[in-house]
Amino acid sequence: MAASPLVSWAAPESSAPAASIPRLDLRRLDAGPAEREAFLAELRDAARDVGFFHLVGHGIPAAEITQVQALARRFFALPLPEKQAVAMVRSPHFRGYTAAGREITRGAPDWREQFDVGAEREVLPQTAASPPWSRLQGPNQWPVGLPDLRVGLLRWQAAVTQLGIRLLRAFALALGQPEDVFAPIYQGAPNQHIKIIRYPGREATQGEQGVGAHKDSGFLTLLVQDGQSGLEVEGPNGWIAAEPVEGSFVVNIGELLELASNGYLRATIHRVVTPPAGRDRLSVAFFLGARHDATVPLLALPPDLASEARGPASDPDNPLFHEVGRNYLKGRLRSHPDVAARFYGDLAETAPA
Ligand SMILES: O=C(O)CCC(=O)C(=O)O
Ligand SMILES: [Fe+2]
Repeated sequence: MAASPLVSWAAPESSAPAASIPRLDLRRLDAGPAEREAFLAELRDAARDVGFFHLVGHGIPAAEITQVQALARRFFALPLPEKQAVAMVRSPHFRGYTAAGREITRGAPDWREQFDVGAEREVLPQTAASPPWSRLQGPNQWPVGLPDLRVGLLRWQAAVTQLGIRLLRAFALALGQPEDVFAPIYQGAPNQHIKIIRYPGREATQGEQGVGAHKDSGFLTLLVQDGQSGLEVEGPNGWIAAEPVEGSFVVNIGELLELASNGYLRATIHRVVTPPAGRDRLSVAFFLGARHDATVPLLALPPDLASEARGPASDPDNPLFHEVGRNYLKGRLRSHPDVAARFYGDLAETAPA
């Protein structure tokens, strides 16, 4: 079967196509050898069939989830000038606030406002020989009127990084690899990208694209959504709703795992549809990626898995790069043309088409 570049979902021949998002309980990973094996098999199937799952039993207390959601609400409730004072267009590191309609996916505006935070690291010295992705590293911007945000989001970043790495180690086992096979490409400086997001209701937007169809670029995304639906995942017969499950994370596979597994796992395409008039939707996304200076290895899969690997998707509109920094920067430049023009205008990638 010829793979179509945009409809990249393909079910393994042996199993029926999934029509809903599976639910996995992480406590089974530490519940003895038999439970562990069963969990790893389910993890592998969920990640391969649909590429998305609801994670429960993850160990992050409900109170911490509620707290980070409340903080995000407080940020979005700040007066617009306070949010504009930390606008992303001021940051070569793609950190800060983006107003609804300013971010672009598949050439169209996304009707969501958002605030992006990364790891707090020093700016890297720049020379003529520095790779462009080295400009991504640097400080965050923080609103002066909400000092709790810095404390709360950096604490959240540490907690979800730990959870993400635990899951990544489980994925390594599920792919027949040593548990720490990915450590050499994330240790020391994993890419830790938080995005708090508010999708205004239809009365306040000029369309229904909350965020357009896309793949995430990292290893894994761990996302908390509130009670408002809208997240949809590409399935074999159309879009599957990822309905909210209280206390859970929505987890999905990013391009790095697709590349490393030679397409055995797929970074599933997903989107968010704008909420109905009078409602809004809040989500807190965390994208766990590798170090910018790393190269994604091609894992030697066991023969039974290797025979089912489909190769990474070849979408001319979204080439996947094994060089981590290059792959990540690709997505950032495309989503934020204003930042691209201001700080990356010297790159061929940002030249007007
Ligand atoms: O808000 C959501 O539920 C999904 C967000 C998303 O897919 C993204 O920001 O990459
Ligand atoms: Fe996404």
